[in-house]
Amino acid sequence: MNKLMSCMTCGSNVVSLSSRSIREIPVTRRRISVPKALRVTSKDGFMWANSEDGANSTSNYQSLSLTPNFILPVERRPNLEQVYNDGIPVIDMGEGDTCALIERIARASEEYGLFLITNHGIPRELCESMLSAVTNLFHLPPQAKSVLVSDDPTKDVRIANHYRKVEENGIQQRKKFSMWSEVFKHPWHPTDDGFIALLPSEPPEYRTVVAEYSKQMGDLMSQLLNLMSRGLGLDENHLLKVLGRNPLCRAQANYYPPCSKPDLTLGLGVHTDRDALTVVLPSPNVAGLQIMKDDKWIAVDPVPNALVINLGDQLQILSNGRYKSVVHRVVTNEHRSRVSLALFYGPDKDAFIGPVDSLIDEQHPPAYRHYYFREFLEEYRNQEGKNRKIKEAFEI
Ligand SMILES: O=C(O)CCC(=O)C(=O)O
Ligand SMILES: [Fe+2]
Repeated sequence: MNKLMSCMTCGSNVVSLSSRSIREIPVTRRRISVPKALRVTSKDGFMWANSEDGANSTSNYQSLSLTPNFILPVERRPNLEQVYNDGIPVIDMGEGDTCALIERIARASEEYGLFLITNHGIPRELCESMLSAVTNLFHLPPQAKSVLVSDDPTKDVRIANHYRKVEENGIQQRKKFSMWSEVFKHPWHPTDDGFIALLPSEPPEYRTVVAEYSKQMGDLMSQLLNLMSRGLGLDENHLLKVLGRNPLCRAQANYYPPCSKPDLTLGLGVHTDRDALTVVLPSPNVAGLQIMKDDKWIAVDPVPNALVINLGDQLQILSNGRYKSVVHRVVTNEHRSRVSLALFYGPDKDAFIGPVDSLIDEQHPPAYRHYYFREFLEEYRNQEGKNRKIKEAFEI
């Protein structure tokens, strides 16, 4: 079993792999490494995305300096000494007994809002190629990358840098803090590959790999949503039907460069996912994702060939609070970069969302009002840059 260890110097999380795990992933490790020649050209996107200060003057991701815009106020910094690393459910999807599988998924969705799945049917080679394409995208030469960099939230395909605006004691104006990551956002779709034409032609493999990955991920998400429906005592296709015929499908690739001071910043700030379901494909050997449970931060250790299943706000609302939309963050690593690809599956903009009737009774009154999903998106946009609390705006 992999072990999460704290780095002696800074307390950052480093995953130590057992000899068995190392033998299991040699191809992955080889394929996601990027030639040095590409690596040295790549910091500019990171710099442009944080161009307010423009203070990063070093020449690659490996040696980016932690300029003041990344240093979070003390109360927002991760306390890396107080992170636990046990209990995250790992569910074998190849489990023969469907009832047992439904039960396990329901329990993990209720208690954690996040679990790992193994034997999920997405070929290991496809996952490796996907992560490799993501890594290559973030290491594109500046000319190719610059056209993708944008802070315009209405652009569907772009490289950006997440930030938080924090009100400082007594100071009215909010100060902007950047996250130690770059993200590449684009649409995806399980059955209609029209989105592929919107994607950059570099790196050349990105389009073909993501087309295949999306198809297979669509099947997996349908399977998960069906099992989750049954776990709530609903018809198998209930959740998929409520989410609608034109689901909002967004992808976000994340790149977290090594960071000299992981205790001062975050790769991604504390958040819940806005949509219904997220499947994250993470780097196989670098920890970073952490979830909040019972007021404690728990590290989600990488497990070989596992995918991370993350329940979003819409599932919490539809299930009337029975399933949890997991609060999570990503911490940085002093020595290793990390990549991940999150595929989000959200409702049709016209879907009418609210607690399912059969989950409401005297003991469980409706916790949220009904809304059209486009209202939720509007609220999401209004809370841009803040510590988003969107579903709270729909609480009864
Ligand atoms: O990098 C990760 O493991 C998680 C990414 C994430 O939370 C997100 O993209 O919303
Ligand atoms: Fe997330």
